[in-house]
Amino acid sequence: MAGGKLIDLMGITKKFGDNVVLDNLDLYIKENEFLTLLGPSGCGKTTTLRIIGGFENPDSGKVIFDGKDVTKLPPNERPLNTVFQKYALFPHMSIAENIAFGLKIKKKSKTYIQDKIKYALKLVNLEGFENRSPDSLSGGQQQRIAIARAIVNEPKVLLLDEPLGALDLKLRQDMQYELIRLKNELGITFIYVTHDQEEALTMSDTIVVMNQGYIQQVGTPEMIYNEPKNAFVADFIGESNIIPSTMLEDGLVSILGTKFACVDKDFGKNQPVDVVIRPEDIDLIKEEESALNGVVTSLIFKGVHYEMEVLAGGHEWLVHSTDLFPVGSKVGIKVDPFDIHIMNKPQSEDEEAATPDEY
Ligand SMILES: Nc1ncnc2c1ncn2[C@@H]1O[C@H](COP(=O)(O)OP(=O)(O)OP(=O)(O)O)[C@@H](O)[C@H]1O
Repeated sequence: MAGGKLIDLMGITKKFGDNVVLDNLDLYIKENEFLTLLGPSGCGKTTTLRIIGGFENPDSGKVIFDGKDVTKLPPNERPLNTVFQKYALFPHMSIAENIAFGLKIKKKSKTYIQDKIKYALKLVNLEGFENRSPDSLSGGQQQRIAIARAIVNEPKVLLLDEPLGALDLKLRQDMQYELIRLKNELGITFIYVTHDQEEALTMSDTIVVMNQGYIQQVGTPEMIYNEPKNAFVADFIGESNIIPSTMLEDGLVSILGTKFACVDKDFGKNQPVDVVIRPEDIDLIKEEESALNGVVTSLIFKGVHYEMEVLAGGHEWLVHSTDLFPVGSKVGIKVDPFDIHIMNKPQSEDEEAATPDEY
């Protein structure tokens, strides 16, 4: 489990020319945490990681590491190592030489280096690969070597920038479990960048959802999935129905002109809101049992469930159900009050951005 605060990003702003990539970003990362920066392309994930690693200087703000201001320190003076998407192994060196590279620069003894190589290869399940050349290894194996090369330096933090991005789906999934195991065995902090929400949900203790240089939400995978803070997060993490609606009073919302019971409070009377409902939280029932009726307009078999579109109240609802309703079926829509998530409509980015203290 994650421990105390290890890294504190305080008011980080970063511009490239006129492009404000990060705007007054606050975030802390705990010891032994698997924290993932998640968001669409260009939202500032890699820039955040590079600022933590010391590869990029912020225009303003501070990076605090273990209580010490490291904002001005170069990467090699920070207690961390980075693994990039491209493995960047030295092609002319053996695997052992690749792993030993950083340790030789630090002038470690031969026995120390040999022990470390053995230990690291065992950790990444590639024992006996010492004398192989990088080009004789698969993409997944090369990425494991890149990780082995990073961990022999005993970093407190491993920064991983889309390390599985170049691998095919099956290998990526296997490597996700490998990374979780590795992190638990090493007992260090992993900061991971991805735009793949499934990868983030699978591996992370904490997910930081970013958009356009702002943090949208920080929380556990369960919190991010089940209680998205706004429509952007709901839409980015899994599939959702996002429907402009009106809050009538506490516990009652009008969705497409039909009244639904809900549990959310603290919204104004007749306040316009966005309602978010996950496709798996919609029950299709008999027309006469529901006040909101519609017709199934499409149907796809997905293995574990059927994916349907239902036109009801002028809205195309996405529904996942284990029961089959053929196209043309007339159905009623039913949603448990606990599964109706009500969100303020987005206003300015500043108001939307969450600080870590809120989770
Ligand atoms: N060195 C640079 N010079 C100019 N602009 C840059 C530089 N690095 C990043 N940017 C810009 O900053 C923005 C954020 O880039 P960043 O790489 O942090 O995004 P990202 O969320 O990691 O995206 P991706 O998933 O595509 O890598 C982008 O608009 C990018 O073009």
